[in-house]
Amino acid sequence: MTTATATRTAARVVEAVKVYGRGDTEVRALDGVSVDFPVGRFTAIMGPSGSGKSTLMHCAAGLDTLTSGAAYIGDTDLGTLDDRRLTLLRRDRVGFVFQAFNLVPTLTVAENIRLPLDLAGAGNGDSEWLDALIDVVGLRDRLHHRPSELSGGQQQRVAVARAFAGQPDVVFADEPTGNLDSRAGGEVLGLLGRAARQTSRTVVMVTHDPVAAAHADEVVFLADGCLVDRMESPTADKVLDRMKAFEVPS
Ligand SMILES: Nc1ncnc2c1ncn2[C@@H]1O[C@H](COP(=O)(O)OP(=O)(O)OP(=O)(O)O)[C@@H](O)[C@H]1O
Repeated sequence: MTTATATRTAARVVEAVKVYGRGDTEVRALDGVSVDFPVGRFTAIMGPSGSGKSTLMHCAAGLDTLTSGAAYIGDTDLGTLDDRRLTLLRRDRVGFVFQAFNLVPTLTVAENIRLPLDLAGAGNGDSEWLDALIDVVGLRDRLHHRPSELSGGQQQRVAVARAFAGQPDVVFADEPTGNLDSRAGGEVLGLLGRAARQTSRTVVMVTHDPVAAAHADEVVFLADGCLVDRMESPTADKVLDRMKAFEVPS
C-alpha cells in the first residue's frame, strides 16, 4: 500500500469474511466485504437486523478476528498482531462509544475522560487537546460531577470525550443513541460529527436509526453480510427509503 493511501484511510477491511459455527449451524456474518473509512469522516453502517453490522465493526476495530480477508487500522494489518500488540493498538489508536455509557461511577467527569490516558500511563496527555475536547462536548461546567449527577445525554457526551481523549485514529460507536431520547440523541450525534470534523478524526457508527444515520457524512449499507450500497450526504428520508428496499415483499 502507498503512503498516500495510508494517510487517507483511518480503517478498512478487504474481502472480509466472518463465519460463525460449522456445518448445519454455519453463518456467514460477513461474506467478502471491502470498505474503507476515510480520515476525518463520520460513516454510519446500516442494514437489516442480522446483516453483519456489529460483526463488521468488531472485526474492523480488532475486537474480533476475521475468518479470511484483512482488517487495517491505518496501515497496520490487525491479522499480523499477537494478542498483546492488538490490545495495545486498541488502547492507543482506537476509541469506543457503546450504547451503555460505561462510565466509572466513582470517578468525576474529568477523571472519566482522562481514564484511557491514565490506563496507558500517558502522563498528562496533550492538555490543549483535552481542553479543546471539553469545549467540543460542552462539559466544562460539569467536570467535577459524578456520572449519577448527569443526564443520560450528558453521560454519553462524557463517553464521547473519553473515546477521543487519547487522539485515536478512529472512534467506533455501537448504537450510541440507543438509550437516549431523540433530543439528547441528536445532541450526541451532532457532537460525534463535530468531533470528527474539528479534530480530523474518523468516526464509524453502527445504527438502526435512519435519523441517526443522517448525521453521518456517508452511510454504507449491508445486507446478508455483503456491502450493497453507499450513500453520500444522507438524509433520514433517503436512508429510510433505501432501508425499505431491503424489505421482502409479502
Ligand atoms: N457469536 C456468534 N455466534 C454465532 N452467530 C453469530 C454470532 N454473532 C453474530 N452471529 C450471527 O451473524 C449474523 C450477523 O450478526 P450481527 O450481529 O453482525 O448483525 P447486525 O446487523 O449487527 O444485527 P442487529 O441489527 O440485529 O444487531 C447474524 O445471523 C447473527 O446471528
